[in-house]
Order: sequence, then structure tokens, then C-alpha cells
Amino acid sequence: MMTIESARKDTGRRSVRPDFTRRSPRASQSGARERGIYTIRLGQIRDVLNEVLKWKHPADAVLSAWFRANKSLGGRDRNEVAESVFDVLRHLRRYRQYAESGTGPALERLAILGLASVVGKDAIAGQLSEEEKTWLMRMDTIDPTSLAPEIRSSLPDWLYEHMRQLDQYESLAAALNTKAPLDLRVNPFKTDRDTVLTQLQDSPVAGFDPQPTPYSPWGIRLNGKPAISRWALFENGSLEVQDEGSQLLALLVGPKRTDMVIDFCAGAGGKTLLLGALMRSAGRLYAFDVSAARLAKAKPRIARSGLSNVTPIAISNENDTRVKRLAGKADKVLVDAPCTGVGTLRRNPDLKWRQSPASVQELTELQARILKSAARCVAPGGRLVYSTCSLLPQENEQQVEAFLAAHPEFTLLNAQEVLADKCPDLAMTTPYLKLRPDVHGTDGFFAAVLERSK
Ligand SMILES: C[S@@+](CC[C@H](N)C(=O)[O-])C[C@H]1O[C@@H](n2cnc3c(N)ncnc32)[C@H](O)[C@@H]1O
Repeated sequence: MMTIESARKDTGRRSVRPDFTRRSPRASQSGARERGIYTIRLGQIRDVLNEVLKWKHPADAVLSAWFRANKSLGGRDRNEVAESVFDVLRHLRRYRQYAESGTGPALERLAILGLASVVGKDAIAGQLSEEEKTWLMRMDTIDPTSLAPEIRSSLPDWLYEHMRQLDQYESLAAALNTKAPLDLRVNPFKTDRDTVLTQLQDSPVAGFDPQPTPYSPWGIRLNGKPAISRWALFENGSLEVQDEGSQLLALLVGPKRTDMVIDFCAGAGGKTLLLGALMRSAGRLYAFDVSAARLAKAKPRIARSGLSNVTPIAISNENDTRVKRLAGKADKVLVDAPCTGVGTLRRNPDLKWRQSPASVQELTELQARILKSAARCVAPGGRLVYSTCSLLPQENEQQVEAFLAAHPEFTLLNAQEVLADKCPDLAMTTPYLKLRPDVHGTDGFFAAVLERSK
């Protein structure tokens, strides 16, 4: 489902909105039961998939447009459509192979597999044709371990080639193909986690089993996805949606009240908000981004959070004169770089189909340029944090190693030591922070902490 987080890994490219001029049939309207609620649901899923699989727009943007065009649909309708579409995107390569073995339109078979995984095959069987039912039951008997690994994990060949080189690739790939929980972050400028947890446990949200996240001191994990945008705690800026891994990045930056800090790729402000709160709304925090539209989305969030120390600035590119004016002045700089986002496949499964070797190349070049420019802003003795939500070494370690080779004035700090006070249980085997869904329960994240010599 849509979350504020879902725009995070966007690479900066934008396209016009998808357009649904024809409204889809409603499953909740009277008479739907007789016509078969899942027959109608399959039509809705096909409608959305038909648009998503053109790969012109991110899946969450297509779903949002479809929801707008079908405003009268209830929560259950929306949830089943969205979950089914995301399930198909997660398992697309495997499902396409299954679809080949049936007759009729492949899109119909993809929709059947997606809906069956969300509501159960037995629930929809009665509303399928005999041929479809037999096919679905046959597909259900296939042992996924009998499939080639790239089909089983539903990865495009180029991405499989990268991923299979990573440690414990199988468990990583399996975790990336599951649904992510909903992580919330308490705003430490307004409240604290225990207070919010007590409030949540005494409310209807208790049904979603709110629990403290294991590593971040501000994280709360929900089992399920309630619509939180109308909650008082969200409206008054006490809570935000943010993956636990993202929360830890602010700890690596470690801003102080008196610091001048730059969030170089601030986007819609996810990390800016926590940095500003850790500075107790004091000091100066510049939020740069090349996308004015994304920075505009940060503004109401900054207002809700009660921060008055943030200055959003839309820059034309990483070498903008406003960047150059800050040369050598910042105590802390965060580069949350545009990346492939393959660490966030649990939330954005379409990314694996929308990225390509060419986009990896384009992004790594952009990351290197941004890192070089952002580094110029760091004051002697200051800190530079480079992060991505990617798992690919080209965007991560290799990027940092190339930077360090060209910038001997920076040294690499040990991320685990930087986090030791707040996250004593987080063990890393390298100087980097590397988070994975199968090991840490977070999205895939990478971060390096660099310090400029005095
Ligand atoms: C991973 S997202 C940042 C997400 C954000 N930090 C958050 O926590 O919500 C990367 C951002 O980099 C921005 N970007 C792309 N090229 C850039 C550049 N040359 N200079 C600065 N920002 C850039 C994109 O517009 C995008 O918002």
C-alpha cells in the first residue's frame, strides 16, 4: 500500500500521472455477491496490472490514480486490489512462467495468482471457470525449489547476477519478496516512544500489535497497515512513517544543537525531520534537493513536526552556486543518494523491473558527482555520511572506496562504533552499516561514515 516512504528511493525522474478515465466495476455494490465478488475483483486487478506492466509509472502512482478514479471503493476492495498487484510484481517472473502453462490471456492468470495469494485459492475457486480452477490447483502443487533460482526469486537476469554474489543470497532474496511491516517513528522533539506506545496500546491500533523496533530508539513496528494519515498523533507531528533503517541514519549523522547540517538529497524530508528533531529545532539545517516538488512535500511535514531550524532549498544540480557558497562550512553532511532502491523491494517490488544495467550505470555516475560536491561543504573535522537503500556494491562500498582513494583528507569511521551508545545490539562485520530484511527486519540499507581531517 502507499506509504510516505515509497517516494524515498525515487531517482529523481518523473513522468506525468497515469490516467484512468474509465471507472472499474465496484465489488462492494449491491448485487456484487450474486455476480461474484472475486470475478469483479479480478477485473479490477487486471485494470491496474494492465497499466503497471507498461512500466511507465511507479506502481504506487498507478494505484493512487486508480483509487482516485474509483473513489467509492471501500477499504477492503482497495486493500485486496493493492495487495494482489504487489504480490504479482513480487513474483512476476515465476507467475509469468506459470501463466504460460494455461490458456487464455496471461494477464487474467497473473490476476488470479495474485488474488489467490491474498485471499486464498479456495475463496476464489468457486468463481473461476473449470479450466482456470484446474490450472490454479495444478500451479499450487509446484515446488518452488524445483525452479531455477532466478525464476524462484523472480529477479531479472541482470539483477540476479548481482544479487547472487551477496552473502546468503537465498534468504535475502526470499525476504525481499515478502511484505514489509509498517514502521513508525516517534518525533523526539515532541514526545517519546514509551508515551506513544502507551497511547497506541489503549487505542484501536492495539489490534496491530505495536512494538518497539529492536534497534532504533524511536521506532514502533505495526503488524499490518492501518491508514494513519488521520490519526491525531500523525496530524500533530508526534509520529511519522519511516523504516527503522532510515531512522538509524540520523544516528550516524549525530547532529548537535549548535551544528550547521546539510541534508543534501532531502527529498520529501524523511531524514531531515529526524535530524532537525535531534538538533532540538536549533542550529541550521539545510534541506537540498533538485526536485522542488519533493521539497514542497517536506514543508507540511516540517511544520507538523514543530521544527523551525530547517531551510529547504531547491538546487539546480549538485554544483549549484548555493552549494558552492557553503564550501567548508558544514559540521555534518548527509548524502542520502538517489539509487536503484533494490533494498526496498519489499515495499516497491516494481523497482526490480523498472531498473536496468543502464540505470545502475547512470545512478552510480550521479552518486559519485553528488558525493564529490557534497564533500566540499564539509568543514575540517566535520562528518560526511553517504547512504543508499541499495544492496549493490557498485552503489555502496565501491562508491565509497573510489571516493576515499580520490579524497585522502577523509577517513572512514566504524559505523558500529558510532552507533554503539544507542544501538549496542547492532553487530556489523565491516566498518559500514549494512542492513538487510532477512537479518535485521529492515529494508536493505547501506551507510558509510566519513570524517574530514582537521
Ligand atoms: C533517496 S532519495 C532521498 C530521500 C530522502 N532523503 C528521504 O529520507 O525522504 C534521493 C533524492 O535525491 C534527489 N537528487 C537527485 N539528484 C540530485 C542532485 N544532483 N543533487 C541533490 N539531490 C538530488 C532526488 O530528487 C531524490 O529526492
